[in-house]
Amino acid sequence: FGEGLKWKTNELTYRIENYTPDMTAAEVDDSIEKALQVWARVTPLRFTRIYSGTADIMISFGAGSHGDFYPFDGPDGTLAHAFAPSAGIGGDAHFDEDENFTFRSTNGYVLFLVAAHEFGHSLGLSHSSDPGALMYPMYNSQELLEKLLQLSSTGVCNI
Ligand SMILES: COc1ccc(S(=O)(=O)[C@H](CC(=O)O)C(F)F)cc1
Ligand SMILES: [Ca+2]
Ligand SMILES: [Zn+2]
Ligand SMILES: [Zn+2]
Repeated sequence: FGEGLKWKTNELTYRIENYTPDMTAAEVDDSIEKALQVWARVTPLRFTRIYSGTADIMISFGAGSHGDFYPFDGPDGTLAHAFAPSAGIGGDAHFDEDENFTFRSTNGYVLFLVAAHEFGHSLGLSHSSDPGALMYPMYNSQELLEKLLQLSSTGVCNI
C-alpha cells in the first residue's frame, strides 16, 4: 500500500463514513478515537473528526469488492486494509464487514486493535517483525489488547 510516504501536516482529519451492525455507533466511535489516540501519543499528530466532506482518513466498513482494487475476502483472512498517506484514497482505512468486530470481548476481532494497526498504515508505517508489536501483521488479540489498554492509560508502550 505504498508505505514510506509521510503526511505533510500534523493536523489530520478523519471521518467515519458508515457503521458496522456488529457494534453500537458509540462503541465504533470510541474504538476509532482510542485507536487514533494511541498514535497521537507517540507522534506529534492531532486528529480532528469531521462529519461531512473528505477527511484525510476516511473510515468505512465494506465487504467483498467495495470500491477499490483490493476486494475483501469474506470472514477471517484480511480483516481490514489502509492506504499510506497521499491525496484521495491515501490514509483511508477500510474494514471487512464480513468480520465480527467487537468492542472489548474476545469473540470476534477487537475493532480498537484492528483500527490501531490500520491507522499505523495510514500514517505510513509498514509491518514490524516483532510479534509483540502493534504493526506485526498477525492479529493476536490478548497481548495486544493489554498492551494498548496499558498505553491508553499510562501513555507508555513499545509499539
Ligand atoms: C492487529 O491489527 C491487525 C492485524 C492484522 C490485520 S490483517 O490480517 O487484515 C492484515 C492486513 C494489514 O496488514 O493491514 C493482513 F495482512 F491481511 C489487520 C489488523
Ligand atoms: Ca476478511
Ligand atoms: Zn478497501
Ligand atoms: Zn498491516
